[in-house]
Amino acid sequence: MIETNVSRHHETFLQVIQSYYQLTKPRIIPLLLITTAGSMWVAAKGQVDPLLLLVTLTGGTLAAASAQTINCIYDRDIDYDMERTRHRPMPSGRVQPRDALIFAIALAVLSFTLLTVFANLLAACLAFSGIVFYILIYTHWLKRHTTQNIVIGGAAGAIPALVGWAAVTNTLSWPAWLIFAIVFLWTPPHFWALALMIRDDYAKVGIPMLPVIAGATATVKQIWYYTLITVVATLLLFYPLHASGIIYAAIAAGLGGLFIRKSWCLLQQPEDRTVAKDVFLYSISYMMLLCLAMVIDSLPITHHLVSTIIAQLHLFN
Ligand code: HEM
Ligand SMILES: CC(C)=CCC/C(C)=C/CC/C(C)=C/COP(=O)(O)OP(=O)(O)O
Repeated sequence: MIETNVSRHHETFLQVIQSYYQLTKPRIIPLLLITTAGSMWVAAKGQVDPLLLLVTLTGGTLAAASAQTINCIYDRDIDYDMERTRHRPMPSGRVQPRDALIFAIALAVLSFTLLTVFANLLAACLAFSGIVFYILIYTHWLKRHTTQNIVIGGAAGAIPALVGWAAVTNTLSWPAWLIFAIVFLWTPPHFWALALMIRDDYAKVGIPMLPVIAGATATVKQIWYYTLITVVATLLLFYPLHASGIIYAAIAAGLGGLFIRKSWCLLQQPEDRTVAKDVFLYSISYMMLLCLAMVIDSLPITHHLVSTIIAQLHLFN
């Protein structure tokens, strides 16, 4: 039985809505959708059908919300013991597991139906596999058992990029897998920087996050390697894949340079939680701006501008 020191009861209907909303961990979903959108724009070469975009982002939101809700049910014991998570609706007793499960199943069914009917079966199956992977592989199997939990489990967070590509093309080609790989490789620096800041919480509940088991020095080394590989991976979209152009490549190089610099600072000061916080916060802006660069680069007007500039340069030569 989970004991709690916060109110177990909803006083208004709005509070009920708020609790179910919180179960979906809504602050993470926008970035997942941004990776989906970036992938869609590259796949559609800048011309995305607005209705397909709306349907895919809605289906992706419902799938991610379903996955997060089931994660909240499963992790309610450890969530109660950690300061950061103890006020969530499950550990505080405001939502019962059975009700949350019904909510999560409804979200998953809605997501699958919407994507199948208005996008395609491949996109629907990928989103559904994201839910299954996040729950079975990450939450159930890896999270409580290995320091590599978020490396392998990070694949769930990279699936929205595949959903976006599949929704547009009904297939998965090399650029789709590369965008998947970019999010996959970015996840360890993103998460381990945060885990360095809150490692005491994870230690308290026995979750084997890398900083808890291997220490700060080993963790920052891993963050450094993953940052380098992530930045290299982002450039492969320009060359040799030619899925994005020079504007994307320039922005990716600039953003990547800053990511590497911040990660280097952390490598020098493994115990400094302010530097870790800086890497964590930057990792979010980095992914957001990288996907924005994919979108801007793919737009026909950008192609037009780049061609005009190249033509002008030829005239001067
Ligand atoms: C296994 C993979 C991942 C793990 C374990 C992880 C873990 C976390 C945790 C614990 C937080 C703090 C949330 C809180 O304080 O409630 C966080 C924040 C965040 N994560 Fe991740 N994350 C992962 C992958 C991703 C992915 C793939 C994305 C999106 C592409 C993402 C986007 C975000 C964002 C935007 C925040 C900040 C939310 C805020 O404003 O508080 N994460 N992540
Ligand atoms: C297509 C599809 C449905 C994909 C699923 C993507 C998904 C839900 C990614 C979430 C990644 C994430 C924020 C993990 C944190 O889990 P945690 O349990 O370690 O975080 P916590 O400590 O805050 O509870």
